[in-house]
Amino acid sequence: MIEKETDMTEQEIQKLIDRAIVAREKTYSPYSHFGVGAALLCEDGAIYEGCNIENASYGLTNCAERTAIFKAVSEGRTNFKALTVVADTEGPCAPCGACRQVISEFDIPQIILANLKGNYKVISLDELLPFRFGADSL
Ligand SMILES: O=c1ccn([C@H]2C[C@H](O)[C@@H](CO)O2)c(=O)[nH]1
Ligand SMILES: [Zn+2]
Repeated sequence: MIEKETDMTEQEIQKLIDRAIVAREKTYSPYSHFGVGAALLCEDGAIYEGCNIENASYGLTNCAERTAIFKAVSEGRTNFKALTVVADTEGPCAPCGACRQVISEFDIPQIILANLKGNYKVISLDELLPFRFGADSL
């Protein structure tokens, strides 16, 4: 399954998915045993990786997507081109609600949902989080 509506080439997409797969290897998920990886492509070409980081106090878990975004923002980057999320799921892995809100904050235009079997799907922010709450809602 490969579905896309994007200005990225197949090669660029695959590179980002590969980086997310590498990032997933760093997962700290001793409770769920569900590893997730993310890779965030900045406008300037830099790529930030992230994995999920769990905690014995489960609710403090940080998802892979937010790890990647927070790493990038903490280093001064706020303009992004695409974000990939990957896990060992049946179909392409979808970000949770909290991550969708954080992705929306930074207007990431293309979100690549992928799995380890080579399935991926590129979706827009509107598809990921319709009717979203943002700065213009305040
Ligand atoms: O968008 C998501 C959804 C879940 N997880 C992680 C959190 C937790 O460690 C594990 C199971 O929920 O997957 C992510 O990294 N990203
Ligand atoms: Zn999440």
